[in-house]
Amino acid sequence: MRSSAPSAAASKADIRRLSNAERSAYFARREAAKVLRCVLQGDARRRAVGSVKSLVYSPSVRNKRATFALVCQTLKHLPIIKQILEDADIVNSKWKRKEDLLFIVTYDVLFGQAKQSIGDAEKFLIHHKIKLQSALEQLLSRKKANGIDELTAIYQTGDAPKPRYVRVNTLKLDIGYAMLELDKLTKVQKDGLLPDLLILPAGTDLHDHPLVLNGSVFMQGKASCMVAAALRPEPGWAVLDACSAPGNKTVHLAALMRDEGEIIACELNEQRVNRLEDTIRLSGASNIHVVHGDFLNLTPSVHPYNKVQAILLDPSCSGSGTSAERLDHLLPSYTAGHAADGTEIARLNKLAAFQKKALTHALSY
Ligand SMILES: C[S@@+](CC[C@H](N)C(=O)[O-])C[C@H]1O[C@@H](n2cnc3c(N)ncnc32)[C@H](O)[C@@H]1O
Repeated sequence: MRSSAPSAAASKADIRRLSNAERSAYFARREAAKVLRCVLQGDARRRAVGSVKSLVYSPSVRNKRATFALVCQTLKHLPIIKQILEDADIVNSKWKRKEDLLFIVTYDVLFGQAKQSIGDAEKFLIHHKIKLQSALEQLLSRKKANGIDELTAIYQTGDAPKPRYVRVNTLKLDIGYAMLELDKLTKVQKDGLLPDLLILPAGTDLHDHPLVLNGSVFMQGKASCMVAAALRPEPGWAVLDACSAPGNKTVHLAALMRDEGEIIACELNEQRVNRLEDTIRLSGASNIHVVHGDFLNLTPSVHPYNKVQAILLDPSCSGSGTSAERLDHLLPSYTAGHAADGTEIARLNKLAAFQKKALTHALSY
């Protein structure tokens, strides 16, 4: 039997009565629900709009830290949350349409901090808290789990967390100085292979750090940094970055070239051209010329392409190698059978065909 619960959206007056912390938690839950909807829809269609991180760190999300934590924790507990909601039998068709908010608030009511009864989802779930807790108790006993961590582990297929890599933008900052600054926050080590790469403990959150915000350091993984380093461009070279947005490797090239010579950064997707231009501005590089177009249509014999000495080709890929960084292991589709899915195979074949074309074109220079 489903029982009804009081249901009213929070009025402005209700929200004004909240303390600052409560208000910020209320809005973080709504921002997290929007991100979760995007992530789950993309995952269901196998067409991600962006990773959890890129969605949370978009300019429209105000309370990034709380939103990120809520999305990650909700995804981590999602199979459990779904099971509890089903067992408690409280979700009617109205709430099915707002499932994302329901998932976030259920996480916060059961395992987090949601105590206030402002907001329709909060009111609804706090009203049913006893039923939810009882469904959780029964689930723990059914799965023979000694607590929520054990239950999560039973449901999870996670990867071990990777350290946080940070590339020092040597156009703006000296490596030693970057180490001193970051050392104030946490333990910092130099990477053994790449001199401009620093290693910080897994989970270090640097998104709001001044060095990141002013482009002195870039949060860039080691594999990504290896590419420009392997090319070893010299100052003064003409280099073509064939598929360049969001531009992390482009600006790494610029740093290795000490902002001398020329980098042509080609990008097909208009929105991503904007991101590329933002990255370039942030890096302070002045030797990058952006071309909005299809790399496959650039003619090697025509100026300025006829003077290109090296090409960095990083075409669109499956993203499977960065799944842990993108937090894909938290998504429902991240299962062992994932690769066998028909849509996935078609997507991979299409990507492979493009990569072959792009490589053949690059080799024609
Ligand atoms: C893997 S991403 C590049 C990441 C980038 N190198 C970096 O490190 O920040 C591939 C990019 O290639 C772009 N792209 C795909 N097809 C393209 C084409 N035919 N010509 C130019 N760019 C293309 C995509 O829009 C995407 O932005």
